[in-house]
Amino acid sequence: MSETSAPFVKICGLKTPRDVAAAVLAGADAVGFVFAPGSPRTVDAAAARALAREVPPQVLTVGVFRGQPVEEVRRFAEESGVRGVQLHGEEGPGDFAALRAGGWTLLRATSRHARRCGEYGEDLLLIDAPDPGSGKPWNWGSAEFTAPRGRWLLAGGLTPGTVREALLATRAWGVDVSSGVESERGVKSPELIRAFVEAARAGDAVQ
Ligand SMILES: O=C(O)c1ccccc1NCC(=O)[C@H](O)[C@H](O)COP(=O)(O)O
Repeated sequence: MSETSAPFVKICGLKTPRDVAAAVLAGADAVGFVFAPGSPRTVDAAAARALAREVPPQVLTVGVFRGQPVEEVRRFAEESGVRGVQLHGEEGPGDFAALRAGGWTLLRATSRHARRCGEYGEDLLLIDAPDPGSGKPWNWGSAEFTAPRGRWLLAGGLTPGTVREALLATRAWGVDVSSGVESERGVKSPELIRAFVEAARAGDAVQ
């Protein structure tokens, strides 16, 4: 994982070798493969395994889950060989503790208020829109939003045009995007991926 002061950037919902090449070339810190069923981005473990082989070791590969039993999460993560697990459900600290033994970097995604990263035993906290992967932004700019402490990623409707402003406004440690780097729903655009990473890093550190 990046230890630089530049914002951490995760590109989510990759499905093809072309998507992976674009994210790696753009300088992403992490890439996500969606294992949650019912998404236009869902891949199976074998497909993710083939894609993950194309990812250099400095880039974190993450399996994305929503409301799936811990045993299923473990099986997908083991079969695909991803190094990170991102949970979008109602999992509690016990679930994170159960997955800890697998050695994965654990990401907790929530749209609720969170005080700090690590409360549930996660390594990274993701503050997202209530409908993850929908591309709908939420009100991160409002006075009611209090940023958590520690390593947290902002997600939800970010685009190359909004990511820098969002980073400056929230002081997030990093960002995560899916819809905002697609030419149509479920289809990644190498140009938008490059533009997003460039915009996030323009001027580098925000903290
Ligand atoms: O991408 C999906 O369809 C998805 C389905 C179920 C759980 C999570 C999902 N995606 C997670 C992400 O892509 C990101 O973590 C984040 O929500 C950004 O989404 P977007 O608003 O599309 O940029």
